[in-house]
Amino acid sequence: MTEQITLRAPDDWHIHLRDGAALERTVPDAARQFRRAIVMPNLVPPVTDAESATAYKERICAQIPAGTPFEPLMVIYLTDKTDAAIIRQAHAAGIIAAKLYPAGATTNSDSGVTDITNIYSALEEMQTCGMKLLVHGEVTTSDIDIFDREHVFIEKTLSRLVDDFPTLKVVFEHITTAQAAEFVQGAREGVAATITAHHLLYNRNHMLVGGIQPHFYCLPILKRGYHQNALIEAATSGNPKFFLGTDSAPHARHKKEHACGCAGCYTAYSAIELYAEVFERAGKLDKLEGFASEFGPDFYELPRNQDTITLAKSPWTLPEKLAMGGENLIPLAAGETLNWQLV
Ligand SMILES: NC(=O)N[C@@H](CC(=O)O)C(=O)O
Ligand SMILES: [Zn+2]
Ligand SMILES: [Zn+2]
Repeated sequence: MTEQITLRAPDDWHIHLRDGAALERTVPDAARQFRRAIVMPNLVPPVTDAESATAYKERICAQIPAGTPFEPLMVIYLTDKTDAAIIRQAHAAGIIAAKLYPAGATTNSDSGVTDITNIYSALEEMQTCGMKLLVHGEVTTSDIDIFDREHVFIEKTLSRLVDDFPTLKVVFEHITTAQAAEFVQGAREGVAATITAHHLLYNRNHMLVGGIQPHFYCLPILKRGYHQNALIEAATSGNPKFFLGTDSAPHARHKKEHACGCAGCYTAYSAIELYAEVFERAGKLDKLEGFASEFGPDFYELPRNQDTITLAKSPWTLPEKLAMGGENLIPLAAGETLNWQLV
């Protein structure tokens, strides 16, 4: 008989669904395996308040396949102009978090925050009402090497932020370094991190040896194998401060395979199977359920899902390409064989 594992149904605590025709691709892919997903607000223009987040949620919900349980959890994008009133309205409208993009750090972050002290009144209000802060943790100054931007952000910004707002719940999103894993392990209660499948499966050699591989290009950028190993250790440790966030971020093929290619890996098509691969290789399949399905809702103070999913050890090959709004989209690990498949 085929080997199988059954888990409490998982959620994705960091995903990019985009907008318009892309939603026909991204929403069903996410809903295939996840019951809830935290939807990133870096649209053009960004989702900066309750009204735009509520309208965006409706556009997402219109693409949920009939009969599939899926709930998008909405987030607003912090700008230099976000004040306490915007936070209060967002909280009242059921927005569970706000996202800090340092201006210029990543895709569609031009409207992001130029100086963290500009949002101190917003952070104060978030701490009071219990809204979570999600952080793209990289410095952006040109003197800092791209491979060092995350760990310098911890020293320059994040450690002070978690001290200045001692009860604010903070998620250090898509961590990529040993320093970030160590920081979160040692941080106060209420500080957690998401980890992507691609940062667990790959390191910078996969992206740069034997020809440049644009489909591995994402931000924060893939680091050395040493950092990859530290992330695997953290994700499979059973420490509830680390949980699943795919950072699945679709960009059409022609925008990835370009002289100035976009950052982002599309993993939503097969995310849970990619994570299963990592946990199996580490000999820690028993730790997948906590990471994928329990620690996230516990952190967000939401109920754990009550239903289950089953993965079978039945090798299958990922498609070479997918369609997204009339364009081609290359899923991460396109054409590769995965051991585990969602039943
Ligand atoms: N991770 C990425 O490389 N890209 C994300 C933005 C982000 O999460 O930083 C995107 O929106 O494309
Ligand atoms: Zn990011
Ligand atoms: Zn992201």
